[in-house]
Amino acid sequence: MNIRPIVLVADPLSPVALAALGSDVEVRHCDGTDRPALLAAVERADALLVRSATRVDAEVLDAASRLKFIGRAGVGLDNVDVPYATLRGVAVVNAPAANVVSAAEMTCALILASARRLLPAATALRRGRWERPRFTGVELSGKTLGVIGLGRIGTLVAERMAAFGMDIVAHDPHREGGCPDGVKLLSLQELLHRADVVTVHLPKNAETIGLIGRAELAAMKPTAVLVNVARGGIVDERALHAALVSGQISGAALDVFDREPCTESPLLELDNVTPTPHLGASTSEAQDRAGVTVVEAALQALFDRPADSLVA
Ligand SMILES: NC(=O)C1=CN([C@@H]2O[C@H](COP(=O)(O)OP(=O)(O)OC[C@H]3O[C@@H](n4cnc5c(N)ncnc54)[C@H](O)[C@@H]3O)[C@@H](O)[C@H]2O)C=CC1
Ligand SMILES: O=C(O)CCC(=O)C(=O)O
Repeated sequence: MNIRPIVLVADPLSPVALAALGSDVEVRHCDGTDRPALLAAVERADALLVRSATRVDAEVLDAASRLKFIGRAGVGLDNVDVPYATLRGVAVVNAPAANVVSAAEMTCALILASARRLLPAATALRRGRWERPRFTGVELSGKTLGVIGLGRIGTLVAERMAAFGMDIVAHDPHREGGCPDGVKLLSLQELLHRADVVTVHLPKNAETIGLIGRAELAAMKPTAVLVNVARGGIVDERALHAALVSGQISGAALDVFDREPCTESPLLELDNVTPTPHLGASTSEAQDRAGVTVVEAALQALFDRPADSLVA
């Protein structure tokens, strides 16, 4: 009998990615946020494919005695215990370039939506209120965008918002090589003092958790808006709520939350917050690219064959 390796898909992947898995493997699905279901299903898996919702920690890795490969169909690896996986001899592969354009476009959409107060204006209109003076916005042209984390996504956001006439400043002490034309690198404090819009594009790790807290929010302009399309927890949510309620800053746009799914939070009740349910990478193009990237890598790891010969 020909036993095919088992690929466990624990978060929704694009149909194109699922088709690319082909017939050399047995594909199984489970809901990675259902812990008992995940622990049971991973026991027989040779490869595990996830997005950001499934937490792959030591408990999952200990339950996965056959596992050789974890594919993270996206950028952030904060939901995977990479050091422990490495210790267990499990390869971890992400798709670092697959969704960055989508995440950058989402960030720009949130910046524009915040500047023109699109969400509260649309909500009021749906409730039958035509309130033009209440929703006077601000122009972005001539204002300053502060990018915290000038990596792939931060750079794409900087390029796009420069086309709207924004001056770009950035903070990134780990950046190697030069800075894109027209972008000025500043200390975090200087950036916070200067920026009209602050946008966060950092990985979530021990250094960045809580990086934007009470003191940092207090350093921002009262007219400034904070955008986070990176990870919840990098911005202290309690401190942000207090800053928004007291008028210390003017608004926030949040695609990510400390605990996800986040359907109850005092932040969701504020008129000056534009919240989205972690949609930065949720485009068909990004999902196809991210899914196919990890499927190709999984097939290569399982069969030790060049990926090109395996994926249609
Ligand atoms: N909302 C969403 O759907 C998505 C969210 N993301 C998140 O965005 C994050 C950033 O993605 P990329 O730009 O592709 O990563 P990247 O690795 O290209 O860039 C991150 C940048 O942050 C800088 N950095 C690290 N620590 C820093 C610190 N303490 N202060 C200032 N800068 C620091 C690094 O030097 C690097 O230039 C990902 O780690 C992921 O968590 C990514 C894709 C989609
Ligand atoms: O849709 C997803 O998987 C989340 C994308 C994301 O946050 C990431 O790639 O880091």
